Amino acid sequence: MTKQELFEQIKKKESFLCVGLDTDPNKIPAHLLYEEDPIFTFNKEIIDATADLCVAYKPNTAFYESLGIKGWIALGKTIQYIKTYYPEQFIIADAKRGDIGNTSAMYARTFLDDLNVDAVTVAPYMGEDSVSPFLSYENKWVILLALTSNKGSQDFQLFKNEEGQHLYERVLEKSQDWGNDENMMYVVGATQGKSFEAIRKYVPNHFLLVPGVGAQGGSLQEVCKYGLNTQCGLLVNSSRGIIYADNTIDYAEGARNAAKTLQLQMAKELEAIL
Ligand SMILES: O=C(O)c1cc(=O)[nH]c(=O)n1[C@@H]1O[C@H](COP(=O)(O)O)[C@@H](O)[C@H]1O
Repeated sequence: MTKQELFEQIKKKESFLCVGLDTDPNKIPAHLLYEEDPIFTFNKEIIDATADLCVAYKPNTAFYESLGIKGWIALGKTIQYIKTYYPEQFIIADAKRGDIGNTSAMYARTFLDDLNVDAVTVAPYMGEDSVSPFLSYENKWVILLALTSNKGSQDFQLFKNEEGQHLYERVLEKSQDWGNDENMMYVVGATQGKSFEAIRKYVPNHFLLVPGVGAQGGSLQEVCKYGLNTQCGLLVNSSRGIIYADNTIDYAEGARNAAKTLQLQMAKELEAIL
């Protein structure tokens, strides 16, 4: 999917919501455990209940890989379901990969060719040759970790060099030699508030994937205040806050209501740029 196509979806749906499919067998309603593939059944219901309110889905691969072969099958079926019934959706494999070049090439093939998602999250730590194999696929995206939502983001990402530049700012600057705003996005946690102002100085036109609203306490209003650009430039993710909003038999309706609440707030924020 191109950047323009993504923006068209955002305008059409008045939403820049990404629903995180972090599906944990210990958290899904108990009656689903009798199904042949509980994870896929759960995801399917969540997707059907939210697809008109969001523009992206982000399965975090850890939740699937932890279940072995069954998990990979559920992930593959989930991606295929979205591609068949909701082809306008942007699909992100949140895998946080990155290794020496020939190994990264295999990870890239796994996600961008075999599973055929639109984007994969990649760690920048090993540098250019670990990231560039992911950039060799047309109309696919690398989403590079920049300033993450967790407490540990302070350990390395906020380290300053002699010129006073943070490590995450160096990532934003240097990685623009490798990709551009048509094939690269950056992860910035919703919990990072005012830092979006500094980030937009480096990447005024790029899309940012912003996890951390909902369960992690980030503020959508603050993210929008400092992060919105003329083509929106934000994909805001919520996983637990949506998919586990209700853990009864009515879980899909609960997810829809939680997604709707965020979509309505997003529609209001978009008035500033549309
Ligand atoms: O790359 C990510 O998506 C990510 C980066 C980050 O800085 N923080 C972060 O929470 N995430 C992911 O975003 C999702 C957040 O989930 P919730 O906190 O349940 O909304 C999880 O899949 C995390 O792994």
